[in-house]
Amino acid sequence: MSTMQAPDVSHLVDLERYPIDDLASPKRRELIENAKASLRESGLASFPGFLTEKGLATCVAEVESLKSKAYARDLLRFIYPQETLDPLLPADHPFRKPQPLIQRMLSADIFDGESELRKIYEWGGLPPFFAEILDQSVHHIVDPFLSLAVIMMNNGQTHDWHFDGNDWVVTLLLQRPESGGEFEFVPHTRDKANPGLDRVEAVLRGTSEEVISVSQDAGTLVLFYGDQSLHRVAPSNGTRDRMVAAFSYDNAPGFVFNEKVHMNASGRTTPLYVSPRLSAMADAAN
Ligand SMILES: O=C(O)CCC(=O)C(=O)O
Ligand SMILES: [Fe+2]
Repeated sequence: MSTMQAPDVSHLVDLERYPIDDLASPKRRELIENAKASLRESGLASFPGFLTEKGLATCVAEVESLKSKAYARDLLRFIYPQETLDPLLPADHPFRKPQPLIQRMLSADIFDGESELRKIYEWGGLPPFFAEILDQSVHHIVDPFLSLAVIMMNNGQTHDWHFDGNDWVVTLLLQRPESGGEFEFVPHTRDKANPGLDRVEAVLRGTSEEVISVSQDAGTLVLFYGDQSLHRVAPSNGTRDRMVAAFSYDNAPGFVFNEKVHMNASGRTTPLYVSPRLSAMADAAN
């Protein structure tokens, strides 16, 4: 069945630099070992030049053509649920200050069967590559809204300090804004044994020396542990959008978020487009 054939991404991804679908390639092995070391050290692994110049231009043009369909979010969110905090914590403590999340998002259902970004997400090369780097099983999620998404920010929009709900996530930067929009990250902020509250407080007070600003050119793929490392996207300035694609995975096949999450992220619960390839994966998992 043609819909089940693995998409071809050779016109988009720099497969010479990243031969990650060639399981026997020594270069692939080296990429995996380097990424493992980088994740151990900083909780983040980056793959610059993942897209070819032409691939990047193709993806940016695609996002530009879909931009008007984005769902805008302008929220204030707390890093920690307020009811979990010590009631004696003063009202002006940084943990009591909500963090803005202001962005526009194109959810997966906006990318139809012809979409180039969808080809990259649905390509079979990435999950086994991440699985080896992370030492766990990795599957595409089959969520019609959040398997892949493109997030856009300009004119001061920001996704301020937060931890993610997912253990790890993959981003692919497509375009930088005129200025700002840096991805800032605090390696290994917390783990199961230590919630790292002092480190988070220092970041919020602007006194931390642990914040790294990830230098990222357009076309760079980044894999990071977003649940254990506090991070943010600094305000993106100017009219040109910062554009980043986010790819989600799970350690079991068939994962779908609930309707509340869909509504929150996309403003709807009925998808505009459902991928036959991801649907077939969902059927196979059930
Ligand atoms: O845009 C990025 O580079 C990271 C986005 C992020 O942290 C998120 O969407 O949770
Ligand atoms: Fe995040």
